[in-house]
Amino acid sequence: MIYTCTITPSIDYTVYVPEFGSGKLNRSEEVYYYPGGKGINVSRVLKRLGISNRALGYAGGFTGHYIEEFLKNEGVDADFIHTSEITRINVKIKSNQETELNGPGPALNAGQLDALTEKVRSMGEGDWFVLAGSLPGSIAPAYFLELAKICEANQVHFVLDTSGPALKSLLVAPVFLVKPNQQELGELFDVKINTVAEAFQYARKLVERNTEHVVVSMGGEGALLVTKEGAWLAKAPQGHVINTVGSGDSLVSGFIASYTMQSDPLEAFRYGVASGSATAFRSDLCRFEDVEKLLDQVEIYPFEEKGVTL
Ligand SMILES: Nc1ncnc2c1ncn2[C@@H]1O[C@H](COP(=O)(O)OP(=O)(O)O)[C@@H](O)[C@H]1O
Ligand SMILES: O=P(O)(O)OC[C@H]1O[C@](O)(COP(=O)(O)O)[C@@H](O)[C@@H]1O
Repeated sequence: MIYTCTITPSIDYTVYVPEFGSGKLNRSEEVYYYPGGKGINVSRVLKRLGISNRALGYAGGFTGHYIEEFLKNEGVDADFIHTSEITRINVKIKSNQETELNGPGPALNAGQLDALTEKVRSMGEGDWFVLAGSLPGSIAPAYFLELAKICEANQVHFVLDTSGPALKSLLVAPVFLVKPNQQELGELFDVKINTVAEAFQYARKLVERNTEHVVVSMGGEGALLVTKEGAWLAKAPQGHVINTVGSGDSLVSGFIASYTMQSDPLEAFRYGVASGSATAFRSDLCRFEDVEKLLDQVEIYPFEEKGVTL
């Protein structure tokens, strides 16, 4: 079973405005209320790709209730631990540029954290635990490291798509897949990454530590896969970009979906990039047909260190 875990879910209040002006009254004729948070997006896309999975995490208040109902209606299996705090609403403004405003995650007590630990303990060999989204600073990184160790002991594939100090401290554990974007990879090493060659150098450091597959996503430029066996670049398909929120999460879903079927990292990479782009070309997340249509357009070639500018 694949378990996703979103410590900090959200409703993504997505607003389309032809010309957004900051410091002004902007009126929108087109708004959406999508359930969000990285693990939830991974679960929704996996479901669309025909892969059964369960969404774990925390949800509370009327927003938490909305997310649970939405997932139920989509047939996504969810098993959230309830909080008294209201789950955040993240604002996504779609205009000539994309502007995002993400709220903080919940403050969790020891009982709520223990409840998640128990769920992770119940996972067994061959299961997947996808820890995705921001991890609140109020929770000690040691807590997440303990979850990673439980996964290691029980031979559960551990997938990480998070950022900040917790990501830094978690990358000492064995990780099956990590998917930083270019900026998140730079933050891990306190540097700014400007070239694919630099992305490759830092991704390789993660592989040397203990990560099997590092995928550095680079928006419309595509992505870089680095493993012990080598490095590959994927060019993203071209298309009309509507909403890139959830593209990174879709890349993770596509990678996992394909890997569970074929155990082939390059095919998983191709499927992941197609899924990421398919989401960028939609208002909501990608669908199976969208991904299949784009697959042939994902060009993959071995990466050679030539200092290509991003
Ligand atoms: N403008 C775009 N055009 C085509 N594909 C895109 C675009 N933006 C994102 N993608 C696809 O989605 C993937 C993840 O996007 P990215 O923005 O890097 O992730 P994140 O959302 O985590 O920052 C990319 O590797 C690419 O395949
Ligand atoms: O937990 P964070 O880092 O605040 O991110 C949450 C946001 O990320 C998303 O999951 C989208 O992530 P990506 O664009 O990286 O795929 C949104 O649904 C959500 O609002």
